[in-house]
Amino acid sequence: MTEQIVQLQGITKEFIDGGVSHRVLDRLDLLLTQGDTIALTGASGSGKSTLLNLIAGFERPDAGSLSLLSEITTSWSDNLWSHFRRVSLGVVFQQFNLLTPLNVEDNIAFPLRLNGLDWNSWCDHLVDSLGLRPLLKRHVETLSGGQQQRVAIARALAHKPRLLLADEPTGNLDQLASLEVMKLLCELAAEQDTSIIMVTHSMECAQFMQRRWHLNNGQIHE
Ligand SMILES: Nc1ncnc2c1ncn2[C@@H]1O[C@H](COP(=O)(O)OP(=O)(O)OP(=O)(O)O)[C@@H](O)[C@H]1O
Repeated sequence: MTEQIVQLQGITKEFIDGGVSHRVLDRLDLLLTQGDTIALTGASGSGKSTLLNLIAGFERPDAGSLSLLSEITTSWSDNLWSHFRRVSLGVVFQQFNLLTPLNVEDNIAFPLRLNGLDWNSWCDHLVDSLGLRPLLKRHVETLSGGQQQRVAIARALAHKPRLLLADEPTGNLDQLASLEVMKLLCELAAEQDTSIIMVTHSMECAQFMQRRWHLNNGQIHE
């Protein structure tokens, strides 16, 4: 049976700005099942990052219910949210957000250590597929943007998460590096049936995903 990875029902999120309430997500419904890959588009300020932050548990909805891996999260404690993020979630950011005191190998091993896991054949496969083998002992701040984003992808997938959230993962890369990063990201995620929600402003990058969600006026249009 295909598993439900993310389900939002009637999700509303408002922020107070200058004493005025501003509704960013408006009774939003959506369903993401195992292996689904989504390009999330929408104008600046339409709520894309807010949606990712809700799914990662960094924001709480004002109304509605959010289920992750078929469990309703409404009563999850901070510990359960941390467990979900550590075990089931991988994240890739525009700014790479690598651990700069560490080398490439230690960055990739970081989520494994958090989960009490050792380096394994999947990590070797990630490293080889992403062309990182010659760079393993290099400090990440000495790498190019494209190389750093490939490390970020390996780190995000090392613990075989069920869901990958990517916020403009190619926003800092030139066109050639963007396309290469997108291709590798999709291929490697597909190998573990990892679902992806990727925020992008690039139609070229959106083409790599199976589905499109466009966020407008607090609603998703597919
Ligand atoms: N913590 C917050 N407090 C107040 N307002 C917020 C907060 N977070 C987001 N907002 C507001 O919510 C709206 C949506 O912001 P969000 O960052 O989700 O948009 P976005 O679609 O990701 O934009 P961009 O493409 O520019 O990154 C914006 O008007 C923003 O100012």
